Amino acid sequence: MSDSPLSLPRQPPKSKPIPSLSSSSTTSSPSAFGSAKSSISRKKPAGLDISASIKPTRPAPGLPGSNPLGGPSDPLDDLSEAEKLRQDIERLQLSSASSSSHSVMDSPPTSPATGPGTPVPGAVGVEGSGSASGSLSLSGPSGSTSLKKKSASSVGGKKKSKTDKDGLELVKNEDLDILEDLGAGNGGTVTKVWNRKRNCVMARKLILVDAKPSVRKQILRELQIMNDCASPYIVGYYGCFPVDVHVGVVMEYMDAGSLDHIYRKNGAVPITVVGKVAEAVLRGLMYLYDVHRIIHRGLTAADIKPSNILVNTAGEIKICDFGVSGELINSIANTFVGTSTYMSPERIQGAPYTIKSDVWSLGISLIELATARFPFMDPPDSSSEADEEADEDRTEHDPNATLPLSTQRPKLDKKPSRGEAKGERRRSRGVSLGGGGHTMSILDLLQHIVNEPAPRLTGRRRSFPKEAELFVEGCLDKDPGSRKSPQELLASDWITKSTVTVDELKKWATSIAPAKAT
Ligand SMILES: Nc1ncnc2c1ncn2[C@@H]1O[C@H](COP(=O)(O)OP(=O)(O)OP(=O)(O)O)[C@@H](O)[C@H]1O
Repeated sequence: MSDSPLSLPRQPPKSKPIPSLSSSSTTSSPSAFGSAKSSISRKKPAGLDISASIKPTRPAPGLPGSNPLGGPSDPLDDLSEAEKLRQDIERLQLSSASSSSHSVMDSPPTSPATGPGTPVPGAVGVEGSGSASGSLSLSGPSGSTSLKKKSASSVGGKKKSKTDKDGLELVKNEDLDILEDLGAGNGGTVTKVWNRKRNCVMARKLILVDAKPSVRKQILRELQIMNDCASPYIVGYYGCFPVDVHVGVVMEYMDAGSLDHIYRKNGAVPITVVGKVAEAVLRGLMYLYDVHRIIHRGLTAADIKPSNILVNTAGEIKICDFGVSGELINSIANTFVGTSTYMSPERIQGAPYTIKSDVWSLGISLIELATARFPFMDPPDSSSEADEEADEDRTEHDPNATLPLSTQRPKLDKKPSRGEAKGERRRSRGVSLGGGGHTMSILDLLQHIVNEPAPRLTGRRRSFPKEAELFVEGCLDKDPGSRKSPQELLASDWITKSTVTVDELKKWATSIAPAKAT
């Protein structure tokens, strides 16, 4: 989300100050920003200049020793703690490998999207990065019987430690060949990798971890949750391994990418597809809350935003980065950054996290997808209005059109790569991220969210089905008490009357998926 087309008023909106929000709170208030991500990033949060108010404590992921914002820069400071984490992870491996089953609500489908040999997510143990002590098994639900089991213990009756509980050889970092960069977030980089042992594509996220004792336990708990998750609406996790001061998280590769990349490259997402996104996210949220009771474990819950909603050409829509990544990234520095632009008004004011907070974030995300722009916009007299129209022009297809859309794929003058799309976006918005012209204050945006009316699903040059508008309105009630619950939203007409089929979703996803590099 960090690259969301955030476009803020050039002048701070005239609004009442937020009582609980002060400059100092942006650096340390866990109540308001407990789930916020690190300020340390390879990329700047969109539209925000927080460099003046954030005091980072760790270097940028992937850039050891560099710290453009100042502050301590040695990532090896906590190496002994990282070693403890490694040992804890090893213990987790042993306990995971010895247990025979997990609580599973849904068996994950075998995804044809990632090519032949693709294992079912969540069924793979993972080993450390070459270190004898660095082995970790986060083997997933035992429902993944489609894979041929090959247990080391059954091969010659020798070692057991190289297989997970399903008898599958543990994934090791050295088995992974780097194929291509998929993107970089606030706390990590994601890479498409080829697993030589399993002959399949995976996605590997490397997250720099400041493994302080206070967060070590939390990290382990989260790894366990990742291990236990199995839902068609949650990106499958194959496991983790420690890599020096990083944690490598191996997950299911979603070949059509994240929805932020999709709309930036292709224009607004058809409203019919947006409806299916809403449904998938709500079902994923309910799974996380009902089955894993994330909230009761005191974890950061889901972090709903377009960059955390992934699509594959099997027509599946899944959420990722719930809890785990948020906490792992928080462990880099307990500071605040752009993810909070999707934050609900009550959370900004310090109220505790509830599933209704995620419903708000979903509403903001749906508007962004349906209109190809982040809903907090520049004032009408700003030059970015032209940019906005240009953005809308990128969508040549009718957003209300019925699927399939393959014949309506928008033509772009230039097809940017995933990374370029982000850069282009920033430039086209005319928003300085602290470098060129004006800078935006995060406080201005937060005040806007708290004090101004909630955005609505409207397009300057398009209309949306009434049911879709009502649905989004139900998500964006500023009062969490009257904001709709996931159950209510799932029962709404927009969801129940959707006629979009999986085949149609497949066709759409195939039409917008990046060309296969391999
Ligand atoms: N499993 C995956 N399959 C395919 N692409 C992925 C996968 N996971 C992540 N990506 C891509 O990598 C990008 C970076 O992901 P990452 O989670 O590091 O950051 P982000 O979600 O973009 O930002 P933030 O750190 O603010 O959450 C995503 O935007 C997405 O496009």
